[in-house]
Amino acid sequence: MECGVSPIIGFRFSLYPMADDFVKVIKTALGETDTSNVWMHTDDVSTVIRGKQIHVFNVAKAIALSAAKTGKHIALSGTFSAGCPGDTAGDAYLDKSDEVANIDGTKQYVSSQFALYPMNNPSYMDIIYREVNRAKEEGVFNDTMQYASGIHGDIHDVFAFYEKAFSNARSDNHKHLVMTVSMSINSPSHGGR
Ligand SMILES: Cc1ncc(C[n+]2csc(CCO)c2C)c(N)n1
Repeated sequence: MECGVSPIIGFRFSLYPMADDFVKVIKTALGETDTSNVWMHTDDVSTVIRGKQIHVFNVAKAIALSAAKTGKHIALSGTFSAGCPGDTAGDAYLDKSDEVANIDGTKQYVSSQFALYPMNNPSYMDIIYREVNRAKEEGVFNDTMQYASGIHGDIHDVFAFYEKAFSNARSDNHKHLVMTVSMSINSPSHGGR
């Protein structure tokens, strides 16, 4: 398939639970989340989920929340990609309805950093500034830094921001987008939040 034709998006990520029972935390988070709306594959380094944007973000958040609910300090690092499917294995999942499968609304503080890479888009800096300004308006902006921007708050607000940023930074002319996120949850550095 040609780059940019499929509406499929993907998220490749790794969970790093700072706990002796990290295998259990990872396996439980991946196992107890309803992943029926996405194509998923786990290997020794990471997991990839692919499908409609609404489901990819829903599943990503649910896996993070599941791991977070152990109370252990969790790091999550991953890359959202769109516009270059590469293979067609996930395309069957594009027929799914827009009803999300995971609806746990448990509150959970998350501190994170993200970077947007609107591929082949000459206005990429405008797009990045627009999303960073939106983070400030929405109250999830945490910090300015080299190579990324800090986003924090309740996990539901943080993921809602990321999903919107991912939509806003793409257009019909520039479908190929990469967004990296790195999250820290239940860290002692968060000062009890
Ligand atoms: C989301 C996610 N997927 C895969 C791995 C890689 N990994 C590390 S330990 C482990 C369990 C034992 O096989 C796995 C699959 C990860 N860290 N996070």
